[in-house]
Amino acid sequence: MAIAFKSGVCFLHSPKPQVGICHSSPDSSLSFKRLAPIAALSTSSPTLGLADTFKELKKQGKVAFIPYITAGDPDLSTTAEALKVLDACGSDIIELGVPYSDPLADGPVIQAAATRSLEKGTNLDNILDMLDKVLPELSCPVSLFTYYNPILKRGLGKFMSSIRDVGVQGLVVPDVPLEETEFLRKEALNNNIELVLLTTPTTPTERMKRIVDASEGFIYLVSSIGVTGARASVSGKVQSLLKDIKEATDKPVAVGFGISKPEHVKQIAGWGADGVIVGSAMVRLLGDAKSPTEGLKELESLTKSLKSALL
Ligand SMILES: O=P(O)(O)OC[C@@H](O)[C@@H](O)c1c[nH]c2ccccc12
Repeated sequence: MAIAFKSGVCFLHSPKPQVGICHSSPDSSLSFKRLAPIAALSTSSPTLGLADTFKELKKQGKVAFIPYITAGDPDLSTTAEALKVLDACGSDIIELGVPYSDPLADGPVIQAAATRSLEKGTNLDNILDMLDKVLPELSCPVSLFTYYNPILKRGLGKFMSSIRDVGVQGLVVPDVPLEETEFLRKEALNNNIELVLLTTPTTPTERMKRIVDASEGFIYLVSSIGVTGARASVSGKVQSLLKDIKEATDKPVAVGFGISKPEHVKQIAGWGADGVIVGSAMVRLLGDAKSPTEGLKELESLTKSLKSALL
């Protein structure tokens, strides 16, 4: 494992830090950061893609930690810092949400974050401007998360090329019907974007198999019916849903919805998930904090506690 030093910050050329402290705040540089794996440096993007990230982790017998945050809440400069904190604290993939006025699949926490962000003037253009600056500093891939309407408004091809140009690797669109993913999937493949599809506890088996076949990067297994939001416990149904999906594919499966505690993370990893996605619990910290610095510190400690449940 080569060690390179740059401006006093220790970089580890390894897919994941062996042991690291992820102190960070807007007014100080990261005390620990990892660079992308050497293998990834040969690709057009400085980081591995989604599927390759899962492959690396599988080789190490590890489960991916995947946080979600809403871009622009409380503001875009804090989002930029949050991405660095999440990366430095060992996130394996980051889901970044584009705020939308009618987030039908979201619970109150993410809905409120989207409203605050839109009121601050956040839009796809200033999100991409921010990502253009920040993504080269990250060692984990970022997957954009948006509802279908903003994509249609911009045009599928233009949308895909503009997110690819800034280094986004993946895309999750929760409200695109499977029947319409064909066009989206084609444009995504043309732009080397991995389009992640979602399956739910109520998805019929045949439909689940079609979703699984069409999904790139990983499969998003929604753990429970209803909207996003931290739950007291994880549904035991996830275990059998994971088993069914894994009988249908060897693609990685990440579980999201309701996960907010280390015991949730451990349980899902123990059931054989390849990744765990945590959103509302993260978004709440940034939205409720008295200041961006406080929010980032809270984000750091929650990320470390959830990530350590996977080690
Ligand atoms: O917030 P939760 O319960 O931790 O769920 C993950 C989630 O936030 C993220 O993946 C997500 C945000 N908005 C969504 C809409 C649909 C499906 C998933 C999502």
